[in-house]
Amino acid sequence: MRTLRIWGVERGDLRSLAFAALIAAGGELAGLALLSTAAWLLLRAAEQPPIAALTVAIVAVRTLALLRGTLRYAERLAGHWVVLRYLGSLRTRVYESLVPHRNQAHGGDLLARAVSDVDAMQDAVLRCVLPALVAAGTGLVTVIVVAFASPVAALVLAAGLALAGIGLPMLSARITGAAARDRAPSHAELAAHTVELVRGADELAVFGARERALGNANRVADRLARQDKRSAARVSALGAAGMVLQFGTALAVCLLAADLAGPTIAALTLGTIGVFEVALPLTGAAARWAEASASLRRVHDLLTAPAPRPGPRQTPEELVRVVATGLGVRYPGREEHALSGLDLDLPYGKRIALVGPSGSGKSTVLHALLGLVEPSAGGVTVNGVALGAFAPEALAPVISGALADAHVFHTTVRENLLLAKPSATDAELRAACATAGLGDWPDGLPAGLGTVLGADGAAVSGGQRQRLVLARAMLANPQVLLLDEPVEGLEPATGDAVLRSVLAEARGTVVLATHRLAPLADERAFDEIVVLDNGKVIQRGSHRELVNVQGYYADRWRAEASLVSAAARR
Ligand SMILES: Nc1ncnc2c1ncn2[C@@H]1O[C@H](COP(=O)(O)OP(=O)(O)OP(=O)(O)O)[C@@H](O)[C@H]1O
Repeated sequence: MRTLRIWGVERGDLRSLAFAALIAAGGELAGLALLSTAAWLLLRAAEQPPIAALTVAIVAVRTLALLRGTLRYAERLAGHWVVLRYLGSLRTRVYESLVPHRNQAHGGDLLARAVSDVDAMQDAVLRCVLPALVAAGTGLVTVIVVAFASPVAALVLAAGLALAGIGLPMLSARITGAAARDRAPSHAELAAHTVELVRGADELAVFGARERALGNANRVADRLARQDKRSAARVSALGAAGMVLQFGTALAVCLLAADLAGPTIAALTLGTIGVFEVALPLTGAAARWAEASASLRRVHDLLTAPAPRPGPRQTPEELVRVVATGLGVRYPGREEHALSGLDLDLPYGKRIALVGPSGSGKSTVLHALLGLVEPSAGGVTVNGVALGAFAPEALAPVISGALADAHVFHTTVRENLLLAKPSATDAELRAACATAGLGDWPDGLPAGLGTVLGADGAAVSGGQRQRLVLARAMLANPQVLLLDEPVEGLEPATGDAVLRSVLAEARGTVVLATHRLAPLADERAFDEIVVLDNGKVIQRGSHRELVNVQGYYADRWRAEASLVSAAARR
């Protein structure tokens, strides 16, 4: 009962499914009766009895032929009606349970997978559950009818049907399940190769590596084809075993009923062959069920995932203090922690810079402060309330910023900016662009702010795209502004000037992840500099404190200063 509740199956759905199965079983039984009666009629007619002895059978054949067609049509209607009605309500429940995951980095993938998982359920009910119910009903009635003519033949028929309808499908499910598990890594590998071939087509062509990449993808595709062929051969062998079972049982029934009249033997034998036609497709249905079971498990997990605690929906009114305590992050599939044991205290207005070599965890800190990655240890609080307890829309005006991989939408410059502040006037949009170092760039575009950017901002340069993301962050004007290398790629002097104007416009707390140290030399600009390496804090303090202590920061500062003076000498 609990399982049915989880799946949202109502009593009405079960009744409709049973009704559809009943109609379908009726259709199959009508087909079997037609086959047997026709066989009986042919053989009896060969004995040339008076026509009156055949009248009932003749009428029965006509009636059964009509009944079979009508019931099959009704079964299609009833089966699809119940499944589509049930899936309608299931879809709503699945999408509702997806809502809390909408902020996940791969939320789009999650949605796409949920859509195909729910579709797989339709297949599972129509092509697995319904045929199994129909086969069980048809088999049972046939065995009972045969038992009236010959109880021993009925026993043999029951045993044959159990093997064909239960034994073979179980074997088939086991073979397909094992094959799907074996194939999963190859599937993932092929998908990764395909994505690289498509997304990296230009680079592969430029470096002459296309043939090699194609070869790698083809090797995986061949391996996958071999695995598919192996499991298909095994399932086909089961199909062949089913046919041997079908004709073996029919022969046994024929021999066991040998002392009955010829037409009855023919009716029983053909009926036996016919009822196997209902049971044998279950071998294929079980294989389908095994393939769909991963989808069913995922939908089940989604439906049973604990609902997130209802957090404050209101944006904190007062000025916020963000605190990270013992913050650790480990990405799925990674052994080592991307971040560990980070403590940050960010009262409103504090400005800190995160510095460190590439891969040291700077972006991970920003993602964790935005709640985009799940901490593996410790956590982040906003005014003492866990970050995860807030509804995302409540936090948006409080903490946001410009991330390195921020998306630029395939729409106009205006729409891209209005995302941050829907009520902004064109003058505000232009001001944000100017602060982000774009100057009067929008006015120089073919249609000004109305110019449509390509997919993921393909129609603008990388630097312009980055500054557009920065302008969007400035327009949002959050209490806590997170900036990930906001001016990387700009000529250093211009970049420093843009950063200065961004810091001057920012109203509250700022967390800046940066490689460039020159802007940090201004002691008034940053209260603290945190140096990360391998996800751990290795130094923290003001610029003056850090340059005087041996270590990454002092070394980098000297290297940067010598580059600057060399450039000045030139
Ligand atoms: N989505 C992810 N999945 C798995 N590992 C990740 C993911 N994002 C980052 N990492 C790993 O986490 C570590 C920290 O990465 P992060 O991007 O935070 O470093 P970073 O200091 O910002 O680097 P950079 O200066 O190059 O941007 C790296 O080892 C990186 O490979």
